[in-house]
Amino acid sequence: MLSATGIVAGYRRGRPVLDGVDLGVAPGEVVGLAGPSGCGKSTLARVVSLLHRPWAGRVSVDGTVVTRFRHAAPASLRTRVGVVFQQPRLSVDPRFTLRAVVAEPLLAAGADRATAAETVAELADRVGLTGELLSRRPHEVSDGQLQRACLARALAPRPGYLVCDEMTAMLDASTTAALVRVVLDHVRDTGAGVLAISHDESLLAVWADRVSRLGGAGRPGAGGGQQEPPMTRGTQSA
Ligand SMILES: Nc1ncnc2c1ncn2[C@@H]1O[C@H](COP(=O)(O)OP(=O)(O)OP(=O)(O)O)[C@@H](O)[C@H]1O
Repeated sequence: MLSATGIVAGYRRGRPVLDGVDLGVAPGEVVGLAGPSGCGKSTLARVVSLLHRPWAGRVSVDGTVVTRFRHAAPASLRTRVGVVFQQPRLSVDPRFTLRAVVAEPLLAAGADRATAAETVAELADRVGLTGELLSRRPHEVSDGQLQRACLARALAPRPGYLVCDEMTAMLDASTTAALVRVVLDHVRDTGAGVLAISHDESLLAVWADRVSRLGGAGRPGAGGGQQEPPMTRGTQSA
C-alpha cells in the first residue's frame, strides 16, 4: 500500500496547501485524483513520490515509513514509486537521447549496459518508440514521443506504484489512449498501484477504479468508478 496520512504540506510557512490529507493506493488499484486548479493535487503527487517533504503527517510505502525525502530518500524506496509529470520537456535532460533517458534509472541501479539496452528495447516497444526515435534528443521529437519516453523511464525499475500527474494533458486522443493502455497493462502484469491525476473527468472515469477529490470546491458525483464525497480543507482525504 502507498499510504499518506494526515499530510500537511506547502511552500510558504504558515500557508499549507495540504492540511490533513489522507490518501491510500492499494496494489493493483488505479485511484483517480481530481479537484480544482491550485487545490494541491501536484503537491500531493510530489509528497507521495517522495519528492516533497511534508511538514506533518506520514507517508509509507508497503509498510515502510518514509523519513527522508528527495535525494535523501533511500533508492530502494524511490524506485518503488515511479512518477510521470505533465510536461515531459521539464523532466528530461535535453542533452540525452531518448535511449539514455529511458536507460538512466537502470544504469543508476547498477544494471550492466547490455541488460539495460535489452530492457530499454522492450520498454520502447511497449510505449511505441522506434529505434530511430530512441536515437533522437528531446528537441527532435514531439511532446507525445517524449512523454512516451518518460513513461518508459518511469516503468524501467518496475515500480510497485506509479504516479501520473496530468500525464496526458498535453497529448492528443490517440497518444492518450496508448499511454493509458501501457499503464493499465503494467497494472495487470505487475499488480502495481496507480495514482492518476487529471482535470479530465471522463478520462478518469475510463481508467480509475475510484476517484477521490481534493479541495472543497469539487463537484460531487463527477468522475469515474466508485465515487467519494467532496472534501473540505481540514478534513481532506483521498
Ligand atoms: N514550487 C512552488 N513554490 C511555491 N508555491 C507553489 C509551488 N508549487 C505549487 N505552489 C502553489 O501551491 C498551490 C497548489 O499547487 P499545485 O500545483 O499542487 O495544485 P494543483 O491542484 O496540482 O493545480 P493544477 O490543477 O492547476 O495543476 C498553488 O497555490 C500553487 O501556486
